[in-house]
Amino acid sequence: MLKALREAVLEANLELNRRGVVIYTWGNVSGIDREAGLVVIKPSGVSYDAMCADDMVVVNLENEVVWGEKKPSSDTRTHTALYRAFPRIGGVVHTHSPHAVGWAQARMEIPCLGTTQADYCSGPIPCTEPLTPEQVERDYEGETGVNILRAFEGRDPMAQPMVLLAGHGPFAWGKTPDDAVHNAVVLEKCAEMATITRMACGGLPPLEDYVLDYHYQRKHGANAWYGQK
Ligand SMILES: O=C(CO)[C@@H](O)[C@@H](O)COP(=O)(O)O
Repeated sequence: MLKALREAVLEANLELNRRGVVIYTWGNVSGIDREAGLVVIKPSGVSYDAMCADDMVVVNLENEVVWGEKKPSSDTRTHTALYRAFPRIGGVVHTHSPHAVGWAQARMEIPCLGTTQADYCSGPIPCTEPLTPEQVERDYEGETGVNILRAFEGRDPMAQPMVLLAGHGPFAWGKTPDDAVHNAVVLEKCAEMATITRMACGGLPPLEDYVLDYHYQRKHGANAWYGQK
């Protein structure tokens, strides 16, 4: 079932490892077949170097396993919450990349300090509110998705395709699993650059709005021209 998507999701998971944003069994990538309403996700607790396409797990948007021998990622319910809420995304990634985790543990959004972030985000990289004891008691994985969606009320998820889970780590998404991995790697780089900026000047001087807008629009706007467009 969904062999091509399972192979694409496997490759995207292996790319996380190749890019150094996960180690051991940390992190996970999924992809969705919108027509079938099915999500392919990494199996839980399986080392990347032991993973194959037949290990991928297929779930529906109600988190029921419909294909696969293994248990799906422990973050499955967060992935499916994002697919249900953000209809234009085709891939979701979660990592424990160190600089992004550092900002998530600080419970701080990453302001847009430079053009590198502006090329990918139309503003800051948001951080969610911490989970409450009631939320953890009620449904940890489900409520994690609730807090991400709360952080995106009034925001365009395609214009800021990444978020920090307070006290935990980053999630990123995109049009495909590969696109989501790209955004997760960029998020880690932006977190690293913001950390260096803060060390260099002791502050977080925001990029000028007009420069931010120029950079974001030239890649993502209605008249985008960046690259070979
Ligand atoms: O942080 C978490 C769990 O929330 C994950 O990144 C990590 O433990 C990987 O879990 P899975 O192997 O995908 O179940």
